[in-house]
Amino acid sequence: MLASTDAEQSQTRYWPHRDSPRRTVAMKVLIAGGAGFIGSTVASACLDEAGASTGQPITPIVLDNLSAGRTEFVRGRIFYEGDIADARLVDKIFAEHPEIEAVVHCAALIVVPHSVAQPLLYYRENVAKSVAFLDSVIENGCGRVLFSSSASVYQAGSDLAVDETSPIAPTSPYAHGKAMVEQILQDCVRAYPVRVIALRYFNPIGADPKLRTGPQSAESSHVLGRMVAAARGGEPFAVTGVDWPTRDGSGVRDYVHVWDLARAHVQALRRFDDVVPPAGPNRYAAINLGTGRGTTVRELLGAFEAVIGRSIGAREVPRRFGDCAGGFNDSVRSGELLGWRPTLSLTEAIRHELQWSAVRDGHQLIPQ
Ligand SMILES: O=c1ccn([C@@H]2O[C@H](COP(=O)(O)OP(=O)(O)O[C@H]3O[C@H](CO)[C@H](O)[C@H](O)[C@H]3O)[C@@H](O)[C@H]2O)c(=O)[nH]1
Repeated sequence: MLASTDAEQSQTRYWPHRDSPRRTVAMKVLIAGGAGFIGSTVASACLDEAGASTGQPITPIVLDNLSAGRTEFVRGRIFYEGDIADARLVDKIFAEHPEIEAVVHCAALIVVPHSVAQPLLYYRENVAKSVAFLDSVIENGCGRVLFSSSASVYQAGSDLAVDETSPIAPTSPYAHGKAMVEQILQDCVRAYPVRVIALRYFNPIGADPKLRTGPQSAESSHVLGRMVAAARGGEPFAVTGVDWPTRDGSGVRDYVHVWDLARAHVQALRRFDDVVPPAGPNRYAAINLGTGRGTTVRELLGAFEAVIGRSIGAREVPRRFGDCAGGFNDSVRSGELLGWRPTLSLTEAIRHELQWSAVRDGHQLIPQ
């Protein structure tokens, strides 16, 4: 437990040996939630992308309680099963891997309507446990944190475009929790020897193009997962809300391919000390990760049907609780600070998600 909030004292006591500004050996990164959809893809990108660009992969150390993650997603990787709030386990990981230079924190529950039904569960899992985890991370002298935040923290304007200066006004316990952890992190960088990049994801879809990982379950509540399920003869697809102030009444989202998203994490790890320099005044940076293109549910359905070559139809039902009209990224910060831009299209994301679901569940919806 951090005993003091006094910045000077904690700097002396905790100034981390893992915070050396430039490294000469391969980097190890602790990925909390690394057996989940995004975390496992980030781990793959650390191994492939970082190695391809520099010849030096980033070694992921995965921590996951497998509440949503899958053991298949950590096969062949350094893996610790357990909770982020388990301080003894986190201590053990750092003791066994003193080379860990950064933490990627993507352990969270992620279903917006579920968070409306179970707010205490979401605040406990996503906020309270993040506090415990950060305490352990800082106590162990790790001074770099990449946090998986969400574009759902924003209130979009009438044009639905958002950048990092847009008002923070969450509409669900899930999104409130993300905004709360960001606030906690901003307070932490002022008090402790830690620097943070919060990556505000728009809507990740698709799967690892090598089909190692993807959405864990066919029961996913996410819109593309519901389309895949409907195309297989499951529950018919429903557009949840057709009276939003958008061009066709359905919700707008900025769908970003999960592999592009994972590559952005590699860039953030590589450029961490340039984005938030150890000696600089800015120890916290928030960066949107989206394509800059808004897609309505009806447009996504059209793109999905074009890929599978047939119509799946759609019912129209009322808005989900906690939902919002949505938004799309209108910021160039990810390009400027991370040198990142998305490269994979909506069609490729749909295709990869379909191919992955065939691997996962043995259903073939498009020719391989
Ligand atoms: O069966 C469905 C499911 C969803 N939608 C609509 O599709 C859009 C996207 O919904 P998702 O559930 O796929 O995604 P959300 O934007 O609600 O939430 C997702 O994106 C957030 C970021 O904005 C967080 O990352 C969160 O974890 C993740 O669930 C919304 O307009 C929603 O109303 C439908 O029309 N039918």
